[in-house]
Amino acid sequence: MSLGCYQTILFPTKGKSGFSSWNPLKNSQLKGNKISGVEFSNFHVIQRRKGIPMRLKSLLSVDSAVEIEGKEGVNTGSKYDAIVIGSGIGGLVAATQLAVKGAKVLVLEKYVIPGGSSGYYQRDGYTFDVGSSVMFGFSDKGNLNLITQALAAVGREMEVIPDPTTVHFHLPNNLSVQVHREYSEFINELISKFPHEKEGILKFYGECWKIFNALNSLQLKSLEEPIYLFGQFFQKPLECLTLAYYLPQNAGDIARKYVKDPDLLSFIDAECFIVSTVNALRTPMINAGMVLCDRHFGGINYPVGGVGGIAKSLAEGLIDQGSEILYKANVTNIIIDQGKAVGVKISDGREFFAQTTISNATRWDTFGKLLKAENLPKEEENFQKVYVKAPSFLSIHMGVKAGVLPPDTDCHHFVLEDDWTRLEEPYGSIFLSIPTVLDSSLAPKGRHILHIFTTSPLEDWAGLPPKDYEVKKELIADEIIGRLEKKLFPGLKSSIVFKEVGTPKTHRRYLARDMGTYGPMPRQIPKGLLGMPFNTTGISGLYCVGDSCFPGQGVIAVAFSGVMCAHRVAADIGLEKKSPILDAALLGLLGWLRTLA
Ligand SMILES: NC(=O)c1ccc[n+]([C@@H]2O[C@H](COP(=O)([O-])OP(=O)(O)OC[C@H]3O[C@@H](n4cnc5c(N)ncnc54)[C@H](O)[C@@H]3O)[C@@H](O)[C@H]2O)c1
Ligand SMILES: CC(C)=CCC/C(C)=C/C=C/C(C)=C/C=C/C(C)=C/C=C/C=C(C)/C=C/C=C(C)/C=C/C=C(\C)CCC=C(C)C
Repeated sequence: MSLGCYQTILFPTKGKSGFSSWNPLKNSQLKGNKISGVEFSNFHVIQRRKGIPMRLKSLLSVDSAVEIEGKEGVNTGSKYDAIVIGSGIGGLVAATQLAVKGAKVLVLEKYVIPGGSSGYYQRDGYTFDVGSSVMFGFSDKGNLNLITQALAAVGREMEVIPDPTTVHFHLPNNLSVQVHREYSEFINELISKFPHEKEGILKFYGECWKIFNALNSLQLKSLEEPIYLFGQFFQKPLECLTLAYYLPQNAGDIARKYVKDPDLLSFIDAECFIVSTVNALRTPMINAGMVLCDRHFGGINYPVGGVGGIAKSLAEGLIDQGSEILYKANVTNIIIDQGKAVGVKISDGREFFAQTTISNATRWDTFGKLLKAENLPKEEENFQKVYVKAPSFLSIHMGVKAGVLPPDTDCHHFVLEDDWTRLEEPYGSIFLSIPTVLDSSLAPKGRHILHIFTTSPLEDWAGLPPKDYEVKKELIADEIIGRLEKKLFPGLKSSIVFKEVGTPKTHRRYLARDMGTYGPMPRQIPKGLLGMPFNTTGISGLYCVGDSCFPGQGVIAVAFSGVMCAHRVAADIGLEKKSPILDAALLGLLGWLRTLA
């Protein structure tokens, strides 16, 4: 890029009135490495295209001043309304929602493509999903189809393939349950396995529907924005009170009100474990209600071409809206000035500035790495008391000869063979997705993709010499594949034509998640969703989005967090209505409620 078409402007890093009122300096003010007597190190060095207003074109910082121009006394303000750190689905939804509201957004992504855990990679003719292939929120009805809505907001639509079975459970005591798309088929199958618990089953899943119907009736926006929240209470009082009632409750307690059979309670644990990595007693009832019903209401739908297409489409839509995304941009610091987040610094030294900064990195990474430890607000201390990092996972992506799968094999499987107590143990439960059952274009002809994963802590992989690390990878992968061969697909091992194993170290590296964590999980029994922080943080101008925000893990959950975040940020930068008095009251109340968790 030629520097000739850019002008360089220096902004003081410290100023009385905050960044938005800082002035560019004139060339004549530059003397050696000093500007009007102030060392360079005290200035942000920013480049912009000549002749283009600051708010409309990309700002690039450079290492040294080449030319200094700019109208003295002009209030140029920050270039961007928001910088988003990371392009996971949480970050992209926040970015696109803000962009369609008229904000100028810059997304900075460490990796070479967007998506994070919902990204993809291609090898030998296979397109692999990095993370989950179980897609909620992709239907064409209701208010909870948040992925469909996020894409539509930026003029995108993806063709999807309805999945007839959300998941096929293979559990101890030879309990096999298929979660059919049709609710009545699923419930009848479950009742046929536990006829003595018919009433309990209907009551537990009935409560889930109460929550789902309440959620599905609301227009989902930021619960931290009082004008919207009170408006919803006014329009849908019963639904809001229902949600408020369930907010501090967990699925396991409600299941125990109706169900006594220990195997059925363990089945409900497995249902919850899939979406929260913890058992039902530690899974918020609102989240359980959401996923245990949406799979029947909107259904699980797989995007043609793979999950990675969602992030790609959102990123394209973002650019269509006049916003920007920069890859290989590893944010190393959030820049704080006078207690306010004003921008970020990336690993090559460039700095970018905006009115607001939104971090899609986990809260542990945001407050442990991107900010100095001394900046840890009280609110984050509370979060870290209530939530810990869930373990990471071991993933195996395989290409297999198609003949090894029996006809009518389901797309998603959950395997826990003999012992319920191993549900939450590392390597205890196995998740398996075979997306080529739905979309054969993801693999070469005559082949299927098997995407296998199981929880695994980083500690198991740390400090191993490279050779031992490779040997361990092969050993553990072989054991997991052996279990699937025994339980589901005889001859599996000899049908493998491609195999790649990822460990917690792989996930830490490529997803930039502390310890490669799968997401937050409650340290003890939580009070439902009460302790989960929303998007604002204790630092003015800094917001978080993604799975360490309300409502937690899950692609649709982080999409909701993106919608909420964009609404709150838009209100704070004047793109949506806001009432400072009500804001102070509600944010104070929510902060206090979280301390009760
Ligand atoms: N991990 C999995 O395999 C998996 C599987 C299924 C579903 N999911 C779901 O996806 C959800 C995660 O979505 P999300 O949006 O919260 O986050 P994410 O982890 O998917 O995405 C975060 C993005 O931010 C980027 N990033 C992080 N730190 C950065 C930095 N300092 N500079 C620049 N970029 C940086 C990462 O590269 C990544 O692209 C999880 O809750 C999980 O439920 C994950
Ligand atoms: C404030 C006050 C006081 C009150 C208020 C009240 C109210 C109004 C409230 C409201 C609320 C709301 C709106 C809420 C919401 C929520 C939501 C939306 C939620 C969601 C959730 C979701 C989720 C959780 C999801 C998840 C998912 C997942 C995780 C998935 C996963 C998957 C996988 C892992 C795969 C599997 C695989 C195999 C099996 C193979």
